[in-house]
Amino acid sequence: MSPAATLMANITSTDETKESDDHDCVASQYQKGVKHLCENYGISKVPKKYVLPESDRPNNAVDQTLLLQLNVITPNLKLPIIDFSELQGSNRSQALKSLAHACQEYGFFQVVNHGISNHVMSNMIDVSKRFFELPFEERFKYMSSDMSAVVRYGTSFNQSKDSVFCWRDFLKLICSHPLSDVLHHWPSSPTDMRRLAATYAKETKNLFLMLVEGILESLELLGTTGTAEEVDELLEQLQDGSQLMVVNCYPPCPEPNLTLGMPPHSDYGFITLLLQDEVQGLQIQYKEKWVTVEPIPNSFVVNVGDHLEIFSNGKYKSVLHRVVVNSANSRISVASLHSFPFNAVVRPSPALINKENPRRYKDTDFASFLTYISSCEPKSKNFLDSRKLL
Ligand SMILES: O=C(O)CCC(=O)C(=O)O
Ligand SMILES: [Fe+2]
Repeated sequence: MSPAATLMANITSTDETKESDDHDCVASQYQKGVKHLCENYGISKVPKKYVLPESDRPNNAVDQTLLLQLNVITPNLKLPIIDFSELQGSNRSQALKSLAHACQEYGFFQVVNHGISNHVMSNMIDVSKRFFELPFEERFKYMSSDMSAVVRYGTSFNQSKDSVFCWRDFLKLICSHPLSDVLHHWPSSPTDMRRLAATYAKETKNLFLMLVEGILESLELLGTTGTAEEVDELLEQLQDGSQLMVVNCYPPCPEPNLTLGMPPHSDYGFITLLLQDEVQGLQIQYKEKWVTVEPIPNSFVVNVGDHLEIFSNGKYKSVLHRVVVNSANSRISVASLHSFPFNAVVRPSPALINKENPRRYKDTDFASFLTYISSCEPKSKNFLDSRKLL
């Protein structure tokens, strides 16, 4: 049977014939991504490769309506909103309190009035959409299994390890310091991609640095005697730190209740700045329930990453989040993950360790994270759990 025929048999037939799922030819089709699958096979059912065990599936729409009526689940979640202009202005002390509360209670917040123009944000979404609309051969040029490649196109979460695939294709761009060192590796098509993505990367880096000052102050590390040197060193490290932009594309899915765009995970960096289009899909774990984050136009969703959890000695937690897909719309998001330089040691701040709050995490670095994710199927917060002392 040709790969196309095998795939169609697999999608449309009974469970027994679905066992042929592992057929090499079919498996290689899945490796090419969800967009490729949809564009070439007119998918009307989710192939078995993407079907999650029942316990891992998102609640189906019928359940949701019923549970909402019964008041058992919260509808969409309005994340705490941080008005960046207040953080930089006369209302800073109040804004810092809100920031501390958001990081402690939710691990997530949305930033408005951040100073990055709507134009820069909409250009980034627009050029990302155009990248994923390119012919497959053009996108395929950047497909690589090398986790440290400057540019990497791929699919699912960790496509060489995932037993069940996610309904997601991505483009990862490493943003080094200075950007000119890597820019020529970034996709040359669409022709304005490098220019628009570089502008976006620089502006998010600046915003990240200003947010970090706020976060350090909210941890009461700024302006405290004895910590000035530590804070200066930290800010310097972050200034030269790592930045990874992940452009996610979630094509419409014929059976969205069977699969996920991204499985539950936490982000490994210090913080992530997430830009999403108007299509909702991000869910965070809040009070042991999955709740959908309502997108606010022109805002960023910001979340605490594993490195900030370690640095804050557990005061701020990196929170599990996942992405649900839908049958009507394609969705684009751009996650900008910021952290320390790749070779830096990440450890709890000495100022946040004391008798009542002993050191909770071992030292770590990016290299051990990369080794970890290359060696096992990433699940939830496994990596961070492996760094815990208590
Ligand atoms: O697409 C989203 O909303 C979230 C993406 C995400 O969690 C990530 O890229 O780490
Ligand atoms: Fe994430």
